[in-house]
Amino acid sequence: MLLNQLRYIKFKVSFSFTSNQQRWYNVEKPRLQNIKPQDAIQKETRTIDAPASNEHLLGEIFPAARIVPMVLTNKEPVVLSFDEVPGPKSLKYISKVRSYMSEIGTQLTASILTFGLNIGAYINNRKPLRNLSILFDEYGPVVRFVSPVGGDIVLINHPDHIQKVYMMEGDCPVRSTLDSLEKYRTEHRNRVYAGLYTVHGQEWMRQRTVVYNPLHSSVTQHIQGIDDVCENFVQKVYNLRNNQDEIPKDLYKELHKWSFDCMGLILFSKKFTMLNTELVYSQCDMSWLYHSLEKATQAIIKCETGLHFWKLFTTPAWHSLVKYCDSLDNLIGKHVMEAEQAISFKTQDEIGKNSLINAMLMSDAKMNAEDIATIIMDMLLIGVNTITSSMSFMLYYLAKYQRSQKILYEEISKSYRSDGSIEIDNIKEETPYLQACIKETLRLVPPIPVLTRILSKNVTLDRYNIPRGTLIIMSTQDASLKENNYDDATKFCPDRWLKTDAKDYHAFASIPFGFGARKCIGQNIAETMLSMLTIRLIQKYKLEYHYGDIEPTRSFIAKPNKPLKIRFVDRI
Ligand code: HEM
Repeated sequence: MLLNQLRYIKFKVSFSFTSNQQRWYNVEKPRLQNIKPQDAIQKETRTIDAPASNEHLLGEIFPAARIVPMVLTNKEPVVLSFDEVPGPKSLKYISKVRSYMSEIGTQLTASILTFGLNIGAYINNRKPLRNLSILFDEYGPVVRFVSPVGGDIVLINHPDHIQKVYMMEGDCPVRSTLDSLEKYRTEHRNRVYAGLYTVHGQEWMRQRTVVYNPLHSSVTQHIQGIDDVCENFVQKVYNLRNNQDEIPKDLYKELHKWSFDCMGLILFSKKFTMLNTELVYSQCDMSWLYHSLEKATQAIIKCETGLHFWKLFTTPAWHSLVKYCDSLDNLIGKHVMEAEQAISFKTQDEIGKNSLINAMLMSDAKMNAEDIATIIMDMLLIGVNTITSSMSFMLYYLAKYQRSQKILYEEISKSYRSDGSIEIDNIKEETPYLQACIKETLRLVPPIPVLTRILSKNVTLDRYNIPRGTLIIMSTQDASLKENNYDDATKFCPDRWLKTDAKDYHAFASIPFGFGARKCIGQNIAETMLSMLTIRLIQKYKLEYHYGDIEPTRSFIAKPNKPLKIRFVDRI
């Protein structure tokens, strides 16, 4: 889909940029704004309206003409042309750009550009640069990549600019998708419409409308089941601990199984019990589903972050992606078709209305089994991996920051008994510190570190006119780790969210779930699951960590870069 969009972008060759001395970027601390995302809409209507009309005056100037900086009036800002946006000169820096690909990862979908740049890096054999922030340090908050073969990409990290892009995104925003998954669906499966994450336009709106309410009722419906899975995880930790109270097995993998079991209840209304299954290669559907999910995730990461040769011929990673996505598709499709058959034999009253799949099958939108299976597959792929990532980092930070863990333990002990059930209705009000810990974890390590949009209109960012059709990559992780936006930005400090001046943080400095019409559909699910497992673990164990610092990997969903050797010490 994105590629189709990009094909409309006019072919453009540009090898040069203005010198860095002409940079206009604004490095001052962003204006602290007393706004919440919802207030931002109103505020933005006031503040962005004026520049928007200037943009209109500038007209449809794509491709932008090379113009001299234009002074509109004495007071109005100078608007510079797109050609003035600083960035690496394409040929000179071609290998540097390649090295950013693993960080920008899957979001960069201009395939020709990607391929060209990959070749450049391969030939030059340059070492990858550390991260995107180097680019911003070098060029400022608006950085443009010019491909020798066309297709423009602009990187931003300033909360004001991120806010501006979100505010003008319209009713059906378009993000860049996962090329490999999109190719798999359109070419291999002959699907016209991809899943919720990758589809666009009216079809996206239809899918989102159908899935939204049933998804949220499904969480409420299965809350007791989710609590049971959390208890099961706590017990498994108890059984697996060694003499040092650590899990000799891979803790990340155990968390992954926990997340899979919870999502099994929410998406399929089924008890998957993967936590109790050691042999994942056994012939039952559930363990194949789990195994395929793991393998498909690995294959997608490989295809998206490595050289994109799979676009030309069958590489081992592409082979694996097709094999395991086929397996996921078939197994999920089987569940959906069983539900469809069951419905046809039942009366309206007998049909379980609380199952997500049933609700989608019976919706007025008349979704077919194939569409539903694709939506479920997207939610499984994104949901299980993002939640596992966040839970891993949350445990790591709590184990490392003992003071925060102590405050959290006191809060939990006041509200919940270890032998009682967890009422989720008021969970957010009763556990403000826990919610602050979740927020802080997601600020430090947003599982999806960059977000993307394809501009539907021209926009002015930091005095540069950016034309519609440009792929904007918003490095939200970079924004949330900037000292300009948060004091002691790299420290885990949940208290910051509870201080009276917390409302002064820029509403777009940390947006782990995105914003607007295409905001994450699973935020409530994620916060509920993270809260419930943390409550159960902290009630029973004191967490400790005695090894080197753990960082997130730079793949399309961040993971810990080292084994999670957390100690689970019994509370007396
Ligand atoms: C900590 C956990 C999670 C994080 C941090 C997260 C983050 C995100 C982000 C950043 C986006 C893109 C938003 C944008 O482009 O503005 C997104 C989209 C999405 N997420 Fe999540 N997510 C999480 C959990 C989940 C779960 C549990 C599910 C499944 C129920 C899920 C399903 C989706 C879907 C389907 C989309 C695409 C929505 C659309 O395009 O309309 N996510 N998520």
